[in-house]
Amino acid sequence: MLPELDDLNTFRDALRTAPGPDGDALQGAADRNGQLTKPPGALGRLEELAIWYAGWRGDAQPRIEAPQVIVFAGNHGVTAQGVSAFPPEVTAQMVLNFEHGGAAINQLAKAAGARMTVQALDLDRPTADFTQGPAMTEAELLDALRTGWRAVDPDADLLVVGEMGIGNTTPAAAIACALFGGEAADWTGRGTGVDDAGLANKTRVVAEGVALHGGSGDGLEILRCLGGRELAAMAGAIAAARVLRIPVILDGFICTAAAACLDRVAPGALDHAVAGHQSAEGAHAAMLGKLDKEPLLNLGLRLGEGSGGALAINILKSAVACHSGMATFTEAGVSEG
Ligand SMILES: O=C(O)c1ccc[n+]([C@@H]2O[C@H](COP(=O)([O-])O)[C@@H](O)[C@H]2O)c1
Ligand SMILES: Cc1cc2nc[nH]c2cc1C
Repeated sequence: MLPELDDLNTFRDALRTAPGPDGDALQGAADRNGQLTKPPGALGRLEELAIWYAGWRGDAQPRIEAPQVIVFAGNHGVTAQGVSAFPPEVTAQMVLNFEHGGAAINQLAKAAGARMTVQALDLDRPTADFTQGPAMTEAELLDALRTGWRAVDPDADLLVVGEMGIGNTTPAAAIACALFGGEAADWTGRGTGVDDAGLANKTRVVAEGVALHGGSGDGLEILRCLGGRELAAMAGAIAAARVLRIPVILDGFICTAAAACLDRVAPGALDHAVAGHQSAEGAHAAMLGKLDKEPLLNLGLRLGEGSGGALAINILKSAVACHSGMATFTEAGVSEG
């Protein structure tokens, strides 16, 4: 059961007291894995994934039947600084495209057998430009966290969260820099495709935001000051999934930055999440490294929308199908080595 999110401390407490995986299911799944008709370890990382999934679902022989994909959309005041190759109106235009089934994520979610929904967050009220002040008030952050928190279907058995938000690789880079240190240039990339001058300007913007707000060590304060509504909604959904013991597949650069704020609030808060892919946005690999997450795919995607996460649903489904559907040596009458 999900508690109501009355305030930010309720959210922090929910994350800090959320349950871990089920020890019996983990042990049962590991035992079953050892009896399946294959040489030990021959399914590589699929074996570890299936056992991880079984632990979080509390079932040594689980199935994936109800994956959910949620795309959150938000607009960013920092786009006034010329940080994106595209104009901010594209966010709302793409939301319509998602609703009409015309975006990449519609096709990828369908191919993965997942139910997909889109939630736009106050698109006509962009966040404040973080070089001038905090991107969001506490009330705005709480509202956005709640939108994500409530969007998770308690009956889902796997969650992918994605985003749409022109300009949002800038907040994502600023969050990474504030959380993990280093220079703004280490975390700033081309996003939708800014040119060299655009990249230099974007790096300056990230550096200014981190200089103004980066001092707080608190994950939610960094998310509030440097983030955006769709990032906060993704964080809220990932946290809700943790409480509901629904495993999560992370998407790209922006999704991972939002998730990283949760790990700062409660180390281990992302233990129920795997990295779906490594984005072509340059600093994604370093961010995944900081979170100790090995991506499942590396296909050069830099789309967002949950696309890399949705693609990885098929990998996880396949891992679980093998684990739960294969015969044991005894059942199949195959001689063990
Ligand atoms: O997921 C990623 O790794 C990713 C990398 C680069 C761009 N994006 C998408 O592109 C938009 C942000 O790019 P930008 O250049 O406007 O900051 C936003 O809608 C994201 O979904 C997404
Ligand atoms: C067209 C377009 C589609 C997107 N999907 C996610 N981010 C995007 C950015 C643009 C510009």
